[in-house]
Amino acid sequence: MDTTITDTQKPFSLDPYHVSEEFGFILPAPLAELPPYYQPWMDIAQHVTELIYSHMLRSHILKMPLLNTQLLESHRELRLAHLALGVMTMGYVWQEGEDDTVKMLPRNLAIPYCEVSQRLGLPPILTHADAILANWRKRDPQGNLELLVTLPGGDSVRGFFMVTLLVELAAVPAIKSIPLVINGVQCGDAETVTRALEEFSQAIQGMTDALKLMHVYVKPEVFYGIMRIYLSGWKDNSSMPAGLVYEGVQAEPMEYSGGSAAQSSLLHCFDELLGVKHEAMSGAFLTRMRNYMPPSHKRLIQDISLQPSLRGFVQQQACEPLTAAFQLCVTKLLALRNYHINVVSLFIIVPAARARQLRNQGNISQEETVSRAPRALEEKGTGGSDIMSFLKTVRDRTRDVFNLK
Ligand code: HEM
Repeated sequence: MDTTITDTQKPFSLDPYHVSEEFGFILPAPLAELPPYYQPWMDIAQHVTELIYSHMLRSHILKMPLLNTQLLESHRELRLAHLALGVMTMGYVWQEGEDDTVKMLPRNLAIPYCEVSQRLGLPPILTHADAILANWRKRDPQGNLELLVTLPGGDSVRGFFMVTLLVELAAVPAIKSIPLVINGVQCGDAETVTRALEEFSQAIQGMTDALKLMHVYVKPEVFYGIMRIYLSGWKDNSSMPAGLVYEGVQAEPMEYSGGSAAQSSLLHCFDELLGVKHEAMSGAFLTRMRNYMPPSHKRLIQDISLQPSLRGFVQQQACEPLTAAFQLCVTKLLALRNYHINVVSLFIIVPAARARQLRNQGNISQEETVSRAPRALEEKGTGGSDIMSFLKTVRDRTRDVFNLK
């Protein structure tokens, strides 16, 4: 067996993909302020929640000046601008709930938002890359974290964004072990691959442990009844069947899916590495979600998929510790997906059933928070998927990897 990387095969490295050694896909040290010229945006973005509650957000946005985006220079400035314009857009569309949405985003928001989106290669809607990866700062020298901008839902919205950030952070050792695995396979070095896969599986366990904090910091009825609508998009959403016109950009409406951790690059990378092959419909949804990621992260997923098969290598080596380490990775990924299904059940399926029950009883009072939830999203995820069948199919295809024969 050849144990060296040949001259033509450069070692695989994370360097070209804007992935940080310390933070993985999380944007390191996001900016909290834009240059002073953009203060009219930040003044609104930092008060979106209060302005939604007072029903004043739309009128503030309509009075906002149309700003030139050319003064935004660095990647970090663009990311903060995309986040700020994103929360304004979600608030503008959903301020009055699902029964009084808008058909058009006004030009003074739509034009700069589309320009910034184009420069970043992101869609003009709030994404996981905005709300989670670029929405944090250290509050104190002890390293406690806080959000830069928020949406309605109080402590639960903070908890939801922060716990998701902690899941991304827990995954960093797994991301770092990807080049070790790929290069080890290239060199036929079973021992290195085994060690890297052991690291990898431990990190997935860390992600599941972090996900468990969702129950501590997020109230299901607040998530379901208040927050979720502000993460929803205008594709596959019956309350905005025609999509949204971005005034001054194009006359035809555009359709975009809402924010979802299905847009996190983590599990996409893991699936490609471990050889999880998705079924056609769920695979198409997940592939579409890659268009909601920073382009360099999307490229990393694609490049992992082009590497020689790890699963094939494990089969071919028939080496007990390697096979065990590989199987453990699949076990841990399966456990993470199973746990996530429980979370979804608690945060969406159970409150949706309660909301339906109240409606059937003719009890449409706003006293129970779940009653305020939009009906259009009862069966759907914020990304627009048919939740449970989608998640279970994805889980079952993960299980298929066990079959090494
Ligand atoms: C209250 C917490 C959460 C809820 C209610 C939730 C809900 C959902 C829903 C409904 C979907 C289906 C796709 C869509 O239409 O959006 C989904 C997909 C997904 N979610 Fe979550 N999610 C939560 C937290 C998280 C966290 C913290 C992560 C980890 C970063 C995560 C990772 C994923 C992934 C990777 C998918 C795509 C399916 C897969 O690859 O297994 N979710 N989630």
